[in-house]
Amino acid sequence: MDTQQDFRSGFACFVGRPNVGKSTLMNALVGSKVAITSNRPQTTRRAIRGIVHRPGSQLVIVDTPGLHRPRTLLGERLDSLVRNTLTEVDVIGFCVPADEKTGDGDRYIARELAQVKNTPVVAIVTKADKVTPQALAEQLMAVDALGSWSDIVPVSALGGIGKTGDTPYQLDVVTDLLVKHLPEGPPLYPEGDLTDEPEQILAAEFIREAALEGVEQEVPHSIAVVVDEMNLREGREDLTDIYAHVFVERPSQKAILIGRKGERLRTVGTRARQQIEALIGTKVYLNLQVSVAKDWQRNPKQLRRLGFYD
Ligand SMILES: Nc1nc2c(ncn2[C@@H]2O[C@H](COP(=O)(O)OP(=O)(O)OP(=O)(O)O)[C@@H](O)[C@H]2O)c(=O)[nH]1
Repeated sequence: MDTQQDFRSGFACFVGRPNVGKSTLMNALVGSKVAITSNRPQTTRRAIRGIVHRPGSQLVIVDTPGLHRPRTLLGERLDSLVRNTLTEVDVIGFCVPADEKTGDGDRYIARELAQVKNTPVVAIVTKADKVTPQALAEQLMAVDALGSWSDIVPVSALGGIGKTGDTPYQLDVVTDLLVKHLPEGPPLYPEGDLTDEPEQILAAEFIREAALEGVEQEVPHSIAVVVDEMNLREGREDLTDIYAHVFVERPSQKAILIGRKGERLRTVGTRARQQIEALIGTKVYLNLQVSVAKDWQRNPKQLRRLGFYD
């Protein structure tokens, strides 16, 4: 058994282009759904922590949005969030997918990481299930050439090398390589905690994820969700009332979200409600309002209202 003395604890974050599998990997490492995954880029907007409990260590993972070049005010704020995170953690996981050639986006991030002097970086080649062993070996070399990493490791949240399935590949190895860089110290959170993200924020993320399902390219960046109220109904232990606003930027987007006779919004509500029920363990009554907040991405006041602070 490990004694308290050689217990390690600390923080890690994952960076990488949008859609490379950061959230999926974090969920797999933590073993429970705490971050949002989607096949659309840039769904993760907040730093969500997952906590990996091991006999001799505790790894707190801060999930960061995809690092990308700023375009709007929102983009700039995301990027400063990412940069602050990078200097505050004990180790960074740089994710590059096995099934896409390394390119400008990866090189841009590698250059950014080279400037973060005091934080070690483990390069993680994700989605190993999607390629052959030969292609994986080539990708490992390409990633090696991108910068100087303390380790390079292939992983898959969804299968073995070249084989998509249920059994993840090398999750423990990734945890070990990250834990190695944590300082010695007692656990930071009680055992059993998976995330310290308030349920209200997770509920908003679930609603946003459901609203994104099947919408056109331009809409994703224009959707924001705020949960106004989330309380157990009076006199009930088994029912939570949730009132939430979905903000879009244009009336046309509002129409798409609501759908014919409100059909689409009902589907969104049902899907989100099921996810939230699974998270909090009570039945949920979900009231969703769709509102237009014009150009909220470029408006500092709106951004603050939606939870994006300087
Ligand atoms: N086959 C396979 N697909 C994966 C794996 N990991 C993630 N994916 C898929 O890749 C897509 C993107 O995954 P996410 O985890 O949302 O990616 P992300 O990097 O967090 O994306 P952003 O939040 O946009 O930054 C989803 O459709 C996942 O199902 C993997 O190990 N194998």
